[in-house]
Amino acid sequence: MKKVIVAPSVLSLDYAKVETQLAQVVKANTPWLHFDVMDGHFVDAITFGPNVLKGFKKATNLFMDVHIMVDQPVKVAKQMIDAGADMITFHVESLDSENEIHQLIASIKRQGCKAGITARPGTQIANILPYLASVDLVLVMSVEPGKGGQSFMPEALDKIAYFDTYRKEHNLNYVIEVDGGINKDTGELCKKAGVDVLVAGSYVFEGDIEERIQSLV
Ligand SMILES: O=C(CO)[C@H](O)[C@H](O)COP(=O)(O)O
Repeated sequence: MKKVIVAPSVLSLDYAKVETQLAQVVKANTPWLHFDVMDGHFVDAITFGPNVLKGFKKATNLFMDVHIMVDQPVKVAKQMIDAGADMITFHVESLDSENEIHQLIASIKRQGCKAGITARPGTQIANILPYLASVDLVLVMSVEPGKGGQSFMPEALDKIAYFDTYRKEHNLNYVIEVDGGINKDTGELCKKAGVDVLVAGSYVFEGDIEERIQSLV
């Protein structure tokens, strides 16, 4: 079976044990860490902002994979890049026009960061296609964005397979990431469908962190 990158989502980390839990993530040798930035508008929940990312950046040299679920992606992307983000993934629904989306992708890259695009599960794939030639990553949401611990939506598998076929047919090299309800079983299904990066929150942090990460690779 194909090897994938596991990006543990710090949304599910126990902040009373942040040092020990982060040490276990590092020990598992996973190269990425995933941040879900929620603003209380685009989604109901409010999570964290640049200062928290800065703290993690000081503590580890993992690749900081930042998914922004916010109404003001241009402003927040800059704040998170200044704080050390290596990848910013934003929602097609968070801007009004194709032109604005293209501009934000270009601006993220100009700031020395990689750019990813995503959409809510109910948004048509057609709305993402115009950006696939410009982005470094496409994120398939396998739950409704906004909180951890939800069940995997199986329709995400067809989307992963679609983006995998599309990149081969168009000679593109974006990475395919999936986020939401990932555990050993759903992770295997996503690998078979062609995914490259598995984001996992509750599965990783509600067990033996090192073992759980290893079980997904
Ligand atoms: O983006 C998210 C929610 O918007 C989370 O990263 C995602 O849900 C991961 O959590 P879990 O693995 O517990 O489903």
